[in-house]
Amino acid sequence: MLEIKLKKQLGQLGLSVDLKIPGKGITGLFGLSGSGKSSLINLVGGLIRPDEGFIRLNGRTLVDRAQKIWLPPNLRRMGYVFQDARLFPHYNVQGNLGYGIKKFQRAEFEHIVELLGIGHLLKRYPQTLSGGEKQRVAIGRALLTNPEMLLMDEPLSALDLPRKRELLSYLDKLSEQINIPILYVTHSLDELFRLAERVVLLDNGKVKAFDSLENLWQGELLAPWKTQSEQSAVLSLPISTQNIAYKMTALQLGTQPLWVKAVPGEIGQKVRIRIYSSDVSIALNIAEKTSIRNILSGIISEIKAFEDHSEIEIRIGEQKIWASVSRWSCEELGLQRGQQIYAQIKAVSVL
Ligand SMILES: Nc1ncnc2c1ncn2[C@@H]1O[C@H](COP(=O)(O)OP(=O)(O)OP(=O)(O)O)[C@@H](O)[C@H]1O
Repeated sequence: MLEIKLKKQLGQLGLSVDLKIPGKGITGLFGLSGSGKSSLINLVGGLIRPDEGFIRLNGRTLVDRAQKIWLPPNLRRMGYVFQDARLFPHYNVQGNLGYGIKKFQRAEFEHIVELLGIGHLLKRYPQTLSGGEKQRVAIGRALLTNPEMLLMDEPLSALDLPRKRELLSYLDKLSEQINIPILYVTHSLDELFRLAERVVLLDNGKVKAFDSLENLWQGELLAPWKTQSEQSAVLSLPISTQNIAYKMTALQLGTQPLWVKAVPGEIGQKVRIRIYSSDVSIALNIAEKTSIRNILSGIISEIKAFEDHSEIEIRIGEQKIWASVSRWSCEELGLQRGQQIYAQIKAVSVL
């Protein structure tokens, strides 16, 4: 666990944070530009000193102003990955990874090199690598310091979209295979959806929320980042059935199955999905012959009327999804709160 309780004045910004971050999975640090995300990660990494308070990692004090304890960055056992890879230009990849300089377990070195797909790059120099390749080397270098935690400050932001996607898939693998908690600063909701288990929402130096992404997405705090066309539900649902013949997976939504394209995984394993309101329509009766696989019974829990359409919140078990319905259809069907309806779900994206 990472315990942070500190204050730091940075120009006009008063950073004041009291957090206990679990020692596993990826925690996203999210917030507007200038809210203090990078400063917080720099305080954890030891690049800045707090004015008061302490930081402890797995019970080990990294800094404590009252007790006059200060561990410099190199003794904190934190792996750091910045926006730019910051590799040494005069070393090849192998040298940048510290090979031949530090002592590694050979198996560990090979595992990390394989995980990040950089085996074929070992003899190359940084100036011959793409941005994504450089970042993979930087991540490898951080992991090979045997850290207790990985700090990543917008590691994808300097990359173009194809490289972002490529690196994201490596980060996915990393979080599954390497048992090191990651504190991940990002501006991007897409990255949060894809990677973060939980999110610290920073606002003007203060923690406005610390919750699972699913809970945060359901509330109002992320409203400034949502556009109307992006009205969607983000759910984390357990796998209930694997249909191998049709390459489909059923997730448990309340007591009903929600079918998605095959997702590898054990029964009970949770899968994060996103359902856009524009992919959900409403019927009062269950259609007999339809190609739509997912028709789920639910109750209307809220109706938000806009000029030309309504966003209908539907409760299914404990979960909520949204349907976008034209005003005309809304009136014709006489939709109202508390009504039992059928949600016809045309598409589900697995995140
Ligand atoms: N050493 C400093 N002296 C004065 N002000 C500082 C100092 N370091 C940071 N700040 C200010 O603190 C605020 C928070 O900066 P920080 O880089 O932590 O924000 P951020 O949320 O990471 O922003 P971005 O998303 O733009 O990277 C900014 O307004 C910045 O100008």
